[in-house]
Formats: sequence, C-alpha cells, structure tokens
Amino acid sequence: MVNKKLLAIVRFYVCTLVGVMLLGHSAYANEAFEKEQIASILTLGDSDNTEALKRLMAVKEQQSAATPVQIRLQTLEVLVSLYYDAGKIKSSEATINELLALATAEKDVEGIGIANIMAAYKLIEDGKPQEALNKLNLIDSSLQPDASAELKMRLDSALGTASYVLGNFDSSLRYFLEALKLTDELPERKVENRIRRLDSIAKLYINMKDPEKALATVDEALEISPLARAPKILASLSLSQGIAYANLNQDAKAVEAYKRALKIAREAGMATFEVICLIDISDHYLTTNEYKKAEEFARLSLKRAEALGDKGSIDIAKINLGFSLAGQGRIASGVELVNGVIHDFLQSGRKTDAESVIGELANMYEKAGMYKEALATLRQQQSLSNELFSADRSKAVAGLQEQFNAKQRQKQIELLGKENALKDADIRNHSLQQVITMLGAMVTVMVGIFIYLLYRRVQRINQQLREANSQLEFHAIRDPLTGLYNRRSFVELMKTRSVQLEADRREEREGNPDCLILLDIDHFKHINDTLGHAAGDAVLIQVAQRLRKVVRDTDMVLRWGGEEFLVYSPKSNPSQIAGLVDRVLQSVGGTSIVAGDHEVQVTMTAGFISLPFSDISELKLDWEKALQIADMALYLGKANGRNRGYGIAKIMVDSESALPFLEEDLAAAVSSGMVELIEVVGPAKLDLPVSK
Ligand SMILES: Nc1nc2c(ncn2[C@@H]2O[C@H](COP(=O)(O)OP(=O)(O)OP(=O)(O)O)[C@@H](O)[C@H]2O)c(=O)[nH]1
Repeated sequence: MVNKKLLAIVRFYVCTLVGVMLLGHSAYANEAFEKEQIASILTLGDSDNTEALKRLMAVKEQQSAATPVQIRLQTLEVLVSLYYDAGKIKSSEATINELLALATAEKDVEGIGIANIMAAYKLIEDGKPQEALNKLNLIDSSLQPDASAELKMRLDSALGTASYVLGNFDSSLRYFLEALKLTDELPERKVENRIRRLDSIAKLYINMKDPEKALATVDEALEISPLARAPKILASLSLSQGIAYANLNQDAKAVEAYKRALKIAREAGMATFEVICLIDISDHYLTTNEYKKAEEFARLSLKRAEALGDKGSIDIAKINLGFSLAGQGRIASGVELVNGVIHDFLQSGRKTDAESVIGELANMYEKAGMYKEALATLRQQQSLSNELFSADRSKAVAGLQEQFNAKQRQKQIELLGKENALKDADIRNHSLQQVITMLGAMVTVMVGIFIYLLYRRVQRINQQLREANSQLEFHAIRDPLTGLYNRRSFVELMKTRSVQLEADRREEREGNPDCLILLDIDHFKHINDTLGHAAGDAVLIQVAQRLRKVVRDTDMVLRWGGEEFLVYSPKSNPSQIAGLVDRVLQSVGGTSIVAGDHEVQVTMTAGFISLPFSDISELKLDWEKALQIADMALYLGKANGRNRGYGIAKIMVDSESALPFLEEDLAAAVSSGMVELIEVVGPAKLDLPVSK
C-alpha cells in the first residue's frame, strides 16, 4: 500500500535522532545536574515515552535565558524525538524550528547542523526528498573538519534515508554503513546507536527485496547487547521482522512480529509507532486477502491516527479501510473512502501519492472484475503520471537530473569513445578486409593466370600430343620417306576389304576384280652405289610422286619395301590393266629423274594380277597368294631384261589344277602352257648425259 513502509522508515529515523549529544557538549561546570537529568529522561524514553515527555516538558518549563545554551539545545533535541514518538507531530516540528532558531542565534554549528538534519526529515515526510537531499548535501559540504562523530553519523543516516526515498538503494546502503562505522567513535550510547543503524539497514534490505538479509541483520542487532531489549528499539526491530516475514510470505510470523511491535509501542507510549504498527498489520491482511481483519486494523489505526491528529497516518488508514471494504464487496463505500484521500492528496499537491493510490484502485477494480472502471482509473493514473513527469516531478528531480545528465554526458562520452574505438576497429577491419580482398583478388588472378597458363600448357601439350599422335598415326600407316601408304596399312585395308567382299557377295554386287601391280626399281642398288644414298632417296621420292600422279584417286599406291612399290586399283576392268601398267612404267621411266647432281632414267619392272584371279575364289587364292604370283611375274620380268611388266592373262587349264603351279613355279606354268602372260614393255632408253 501507499508509502506506508516509507512512512515507517522515515519516522523511525526521526525517532532515533535524539539524545546522543548530551554529554559530549558539556562546556559549563554548573550544568552537570541538568545534563544528568536530561540523560536519564532520554533513557526513560527508551521504555516509557509518555513519562519521559512529561518530565522533559517540566524541565523545559524551568529553563530560562540564563540556562546554558547547550542544555537548552539538548533539551530541544530530545524533545523533538519524544514529541514525535508520542504522535505530537506538530509540536515536534515546532520544536525543530525552535532548535534551529536558538542554534542560529547562538552560532552553534553542531546545533544548526542537527536542526537542519531534522528539517530535512520533515521535507522527506512532506514528499520532497530531493530538496531534503540537497539540504543534507549542503550540510555535508559545509561540515567542519572537527565536526563530532554524532553529527556525522546523523548526517550519514539522513543522507541514507533521502537516498532510499529517492530509490537510490546502493548509495543509501553506503551512507548507512558509514553511519554504522561512526557509532564506534561515539562517546555515549554507542551500542544503542549501533543497533538502530543495523535496524535502518535491515529496513533497507527489505526494500532491496532481500528479506532474508534483513532478518539476519535484525538478529545481529538483537545479539549485540541486552540493551537491545529496550522497548523502543525492540519495537522497531519487531516491526522490521514483521515486514521481512511478510515479504517471505511467512504470514503467521509476520503478524506475530507486528503484534509484538504493537504491544511494545503501546506499553512504551509510542503512539506514532503504534499507528504505524496498526497500519502495517492491516496492510498485511490486505495482501493476504483477509479483508475482515484488514478492516479491523484499518479502523483501529484510523481511530488512533485521528486521536493524534496525524494527517499522514489518517490518510493511509482510510485507504486501507477503503480497500478492505471493497475487498468484502462494499465497493461503493470503499471507493468513496479511497477517492476522498486521493482528492485530498491532489488538493495538497501530493500527486505522487495520489498516483500511487489510483494505481492501487485500478488493481482493486480489476480484482473485482470491474474492468471498465479499472480502465478508467488506469487512464487517470496514466495522465497523472505523465503530468508528474512533465511538471512537478521534473522540478523535484531537477537537481538529480543535473547529476544524472552529467553522468549521462560522461556515459555518452564513454560510449562515444567506445563507439569511436569500435569505428577505428571497424575501419581497421575494413582496411584489413580490403587488403584481404585485394590479396584474395590477386591470388585469384594469379591462380587464374596460373590455371590459364597451365591450361595453355596442357592445350599445347595436347596439341603436341595430337600432332605426335597424328604423326605416329601417319608413320604407322605411311612411309616416312615417300609419304606413301606402307605395307602395314595395306594389310589393314585387305582385312576390311574381305568384310566388304563378303557383303558384296551376299548382295550379288560382284563387279570388276581389283588389280594388284607390284613394282620394283631396276638396278636401284647401282643408283645408291653410284650417286649416293641421298640420291637414291630422292629417286624413291620422285618415283612415288610419279606413281601417285598416274593412278586414279580411288587407287592406292604403297611403298612395299626398299625400292618396291604396290599399286592397288580396286574394281579395275581386266582389259584395261595392261594399259594401267604401261602408264605406270611410262610415268616413272619415260622421263629422267634428277638425283643429286645426276639426271637418271629410272625404270621399273612390274608383276600384276587381278584379285580375285580368274574364277578362283579368294578363299583359295587370297590377296597374299595373289601378290606372291605377282611377285613371281615381276621376277620373270627382271629375268627377261627388266623395264617391263608381266601379268597373268588367263589360265589355259582348269583353275584347280593350275593353282599349285601358279603358287610354286610361275615360270614352269608359263612354259608348260598352263597360263598365258601379258607383257607390257617399259619406256625406251633415254639419251641422258652421264652427269650434269
Ligand atoms: N637410298 C635408298 N636405298 C634403299 C632404300 N631401301 C632399299 N635400298 C637399297 O635398294 C637396293 C636394292 O638392291 P637390290 O635388291 O640388289 O636390287 P636392285 O639393285 O634394284 O636390282 P634389281 O632389283 O635386280 O634390279 C639395296 O642396295 C638397298 O640398300 C632406301 O630407302 N633408300
């Protein structure tokens, strides 16, 4: 619920402000009695606030302008606390003013400090925590080097409280711990003050959502000294325990602790504290949805607060009562109560509190299923929230904003620095990336070039290979000297020819036979021997050229070996073969051939035969046997004077009986009349000079 925890903690601090400076300020020899008297009243206040207040008021009545200033100041300081705890808030505030006036008049620096710290607490209670903080910071900056430990401790406690209210828990804890440390330097009431500082820290832990740590801190405070059993302190510690347990959802323990605090507060005459306890108890029951009990304690707290005239507590009690009624279904009367407080808050400018209560109201509507009202209330809260941030709050937080802005600027500078560093890194990365990209590109280009060169090289090698292959191929089927087909290629040709023949036979496409003319240069050895081997080669080349020229395109000229040539003339009319042989002999020997320095007549002797021969099947007389017969005919030509051709014209007997003779001894066959030869005489002898 609204600000009740805050209320509790603020009031707690005000309660603990007093009574610590009594003995430390003694400067007058005759004031010992008064000091002793005030000290005993202060101790009495720990357990019986009402009696202590009564006695101190009596002491003050007897004081006059003649009373030492320190005694009067100390009386006022203790009085502020006793008034406050007794719920006499207005008297307490008036006493603060009186204290400040006296200290100022007497130029008592410590007194002025204490009065201002108390005034800062009032500002916090009035909802002006930033103003309070500013005031406290001012005190802090003007603090004398010889300022007492008490003053410093109170200042740190107040700074911790203001920081807490402003939501700066870390800084709050830092101040509270500093205050705790300063208790060691106190000349009097060291233990009591230490316990109270621990209690402050416990309450802070609760608000820092660490209730376990809060409970541990309370335990630490309770263990310090039996003095911790002093009712006023014990009540405050019990309240802290109650809130911590409530936060841990240990409801039974929470209620027990609250009620213990309530009992002690009642017994010690701490009316203000009693109201705080009652409010906390009703608040607790609201959170556990025990609305009947919440109503009971809300009514009780309202009654007590009204009796004290404590406006702050009255408002909170009304709010709790309103919500407890609404929780029991009496929404109209509950809302009326709550709205009344909201109205008051708004009237007195407590917009932050109003906004908080409106938020609670919206929750209540939602819980009750009154969504339309919940929405309207939420909108009201929203608009107020906006207003707060845009107007009053912006003023209140102006100082903070300045600090915040400075921090933000610092942060921005740091961020800019970081951003620049990042940009630098980015630029470096970018440059690096460019280098990498460039290197990558270079590598790619180089690899590309390398691959291209490799490709070219491979292409070149392939080309060379192709050329080599074609050369190999060429040389495989061609004679390297003359360029004519060689004997091997003819063998290959004959293989395909037999396949072709078989096809032709099946299709009865048998026509003219082929013709084989075997040729041998006459006395070639002599040419070699007389003109030289090169001249012999030249002769071979020119003979080849002449042979190529004289035959048909479909005819094939081969170098059969050494100085031997073969003309293969497919599908040749047998009647025309002699003419072909004649042309061949004439082409070679009809004109001279230049061989080196010499011009020579090169004649040839030929043996020729048809394939198939006569009516003999190639199965019986194949190309090899036919060539053998042609070779025998050529031999006959050589024997009969060279420069001529012999061919077998016809068989005079049946081919079957002639065949063995043809294969074995052609000359005998001829002389026996089994076969008839055709003779083609070569060219006439040329009239050539012996040498050029
Ligand atoms: N220059 C040259 N001579 C070759 C080549 N092949 C073979 N010969 C020579 O040709 C000659 C052939 O001689 P022979 O077989 O005795 O025949 P011939 O001298 O022609 O006599 P006949 O054939 O009886 O007229 C040999 O001396 C071989 O060395 C060649 O490629 N180049």
